[in-house]
Amino acid sequence: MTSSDIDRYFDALIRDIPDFPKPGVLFKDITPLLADHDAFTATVQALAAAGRDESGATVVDKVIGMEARGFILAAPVALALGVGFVPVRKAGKLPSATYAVSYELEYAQATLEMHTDALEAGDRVLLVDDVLATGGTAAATQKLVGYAGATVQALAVLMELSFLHGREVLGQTPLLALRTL
Ligand SMILES: O=P(O)(O)OC[C@H]1O[C@H](OP(=O)(O)OP(=O)(O)O)[C@H](O)[C@@H]1O
Ligand SMILES: Nc1ncnc2[nH]cnc12
Repeated sequence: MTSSDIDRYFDALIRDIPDFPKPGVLFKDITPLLADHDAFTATVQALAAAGRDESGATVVDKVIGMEARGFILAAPVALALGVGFVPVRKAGKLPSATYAVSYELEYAQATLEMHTDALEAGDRVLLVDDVLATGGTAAATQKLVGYAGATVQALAVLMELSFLHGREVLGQTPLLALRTL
């Protein structure tokens, strides 16, 4: 699989929806890509590279997905890397004790939570999501990982909306963006 294959899939299968969920937002809809087995497989494999070293060995202990679209991508990435999956969820959804962080995103305000026993101190974690926009979601998740004494090894996303400067709130965390807009 080459980056031009990914480019072709993205060109054909990610669609722009104007004014969703609010006027002025150009929403990047990945549902056609998810519905295409070959494109979905190639995308998961490309994201999983962020959790491997040059020899192909897995260098993370867990993969985190951020609700909801992050779940769809992060769970198969975790399986591809041979490690477990941890959900970071919107407020009030996780049943056991949680850490919580509130944050702003391109079109809303929200709180994210993670179970306090989901990670072990010292764990190396790969974050996976579909879009990096303002970086609010990723930064809040980084804080949750820090509360658990674990470290974020990298963030892997399908798309970086660079005009929203999300990269700047990530600090030193390496970013793999399969496409930068
Ligand atoms: O960089 P940011 O400005 O934080 O934006 C990116 C986040 O926004 C979207 O999630 P959303 O909260 O819309 O939730 P959903 O996945 O449940 O649709 C997207 O899936 C990312 O998680
Ligand atoms: N423009 C956008 N399209 C899809 N998901 C998003 N998350 C934040 N901004 C987004």
